[in-house]
Amino acid sequence: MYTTLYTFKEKILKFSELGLSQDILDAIATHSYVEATPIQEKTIPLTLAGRDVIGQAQTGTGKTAAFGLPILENIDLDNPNIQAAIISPTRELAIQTAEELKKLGHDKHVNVQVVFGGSDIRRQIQQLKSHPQILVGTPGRLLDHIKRHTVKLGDVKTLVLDEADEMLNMGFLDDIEAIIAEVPAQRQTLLFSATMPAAIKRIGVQFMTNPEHVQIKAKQLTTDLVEQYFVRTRPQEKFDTLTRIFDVQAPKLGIVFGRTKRRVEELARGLEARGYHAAGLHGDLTQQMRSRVLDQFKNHEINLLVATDVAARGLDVKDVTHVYNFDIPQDPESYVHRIGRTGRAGAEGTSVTLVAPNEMDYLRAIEELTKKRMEPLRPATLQEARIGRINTAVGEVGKLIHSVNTEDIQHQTKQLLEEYSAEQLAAALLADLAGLDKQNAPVEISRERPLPRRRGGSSSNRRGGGRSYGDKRRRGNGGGYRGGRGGSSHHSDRRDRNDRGGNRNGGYRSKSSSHGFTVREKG
Ligand SMILES: Nc1ncnc2c1ncn2[C@@H]1O[C@H](COP(=O)(O)OP(=O)(O)OP(=O)(O)O)[C@@H](O)[C@H]1O
Repeated sequence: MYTTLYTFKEKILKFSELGLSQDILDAIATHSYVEATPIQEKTIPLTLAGRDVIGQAQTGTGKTAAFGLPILENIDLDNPNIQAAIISPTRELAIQTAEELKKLGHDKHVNVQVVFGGSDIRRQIQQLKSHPQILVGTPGRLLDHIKRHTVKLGDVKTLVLDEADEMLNMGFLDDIEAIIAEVPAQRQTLLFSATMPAAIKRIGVQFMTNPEHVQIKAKQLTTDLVEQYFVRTRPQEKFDTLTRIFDVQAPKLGIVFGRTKRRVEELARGLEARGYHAAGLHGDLTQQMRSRVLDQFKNHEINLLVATDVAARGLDVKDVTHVYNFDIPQDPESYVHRIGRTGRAGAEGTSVTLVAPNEMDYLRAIEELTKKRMEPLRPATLQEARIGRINTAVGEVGKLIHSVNTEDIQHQTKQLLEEYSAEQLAAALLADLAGLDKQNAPVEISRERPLPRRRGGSSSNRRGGGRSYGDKRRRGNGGGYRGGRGGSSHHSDRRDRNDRGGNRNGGYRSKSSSHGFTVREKG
């Protein structure tokens, strides 16, 4: 097997130079993509030529289209059978991938369908009767359909394991082997992920024929568009630490990762109690609920999504500004995927990881994998948090004034102005908008079992001090943004993860970047 490392300094090709046909190029154009990203540029010609490919590139760099476009290109419209199967680790990712392929295959009239657990199988069986040519699915449900003979994979030419390292992990391997047994041996196999540990790659290669490993080389494994911070904090202080950071950074759209489902539930409830717009996403919720929460997040009805690792891989929600690890992830790869929910398609992001003193070895293990040091961030004080809340409220006043119809309340308005000064009224409004009464609402978060000690490291007292919030070194707002207030799951959740459910100049290419995004301006 060849592994080819690409560093991107050279000119990136346009999609039209990659051997794609006009109807696929038209669909790409309506997506506002101008140039291929490096992973697309390097893997599309190989895949079109029928090669088996392992595609590895940073999160948010367009791996879905990298495997999706050549699949769409090779679909024979005269063949009504499933010609490509894409396996995703979570329901949400399966749905998202199917949506993207539907859009890209729209002009060619390719029939794309998705099957996933937790939703009515009879309805899926009905939909499958329309003869999809591409099927996206989570492993458990896909196997279920295979056993019921409602899905036949005998005509499959291309099999994709998206988030391949996750799919080849212990929790999924049996299902994957069972699915592969249904696919012709003469097939193309594609493995894509941002991370590919060597041991897992060895398993994957066994399912492939003479694969080419295309690795888009970057200085670091995590996307360089994300400013990464850590805060050292004692377990019992984590929740206060987190909410004070929110008050100072005021994330517009943030994802908070917790280690377990219980944790996620408690965090979501605790955040609501402190006045943020938050909701939880984990494998114990009904699929209907999961979809609703994700939709609320996408529509900005909530601005904090609290989730287990069910949301760590692949989810592409536009404009996520912040990722918070309430619990440091146990495996370093999980960190890469979690923080990769921000800093996508050329946008910038910020991540903050809370670390208990006895977890510092986990932090070091992450840094070893990512080849990037996280910056220490000092916990915000109560007073800084209070000021943060008020500043955010000041920003909301203008919006409120423009949205209120004052005509029928003029009389009462005048009465208030006779009774109180304008300053008093403004102060009351600000205190209310800032939810100052909720800032310290009592919240109990249960203690989780501490992570086992990592071998080969000491939890030394490293890198004290920390970036402070008054410090204007970055973006003029002390390690964060302003805006509204708004785990690795246990093994059982992993099954249920049967579920997976650019650059700094605003979306334009920077020559040395490994993202290589050029997006046509809209409007
Ligand atoms: N050539 C392109 N130009 C501009 N935007 C693109 C291009 N290709 C993909 N995108 C957009 O970039 C975003 C990220 O793409 P995608 O979700 O495929 O990333 P990924 O590499 O699979 O990430 P992850 O590792 O997190 O799964 C999507 O919104 C997608 O529409």
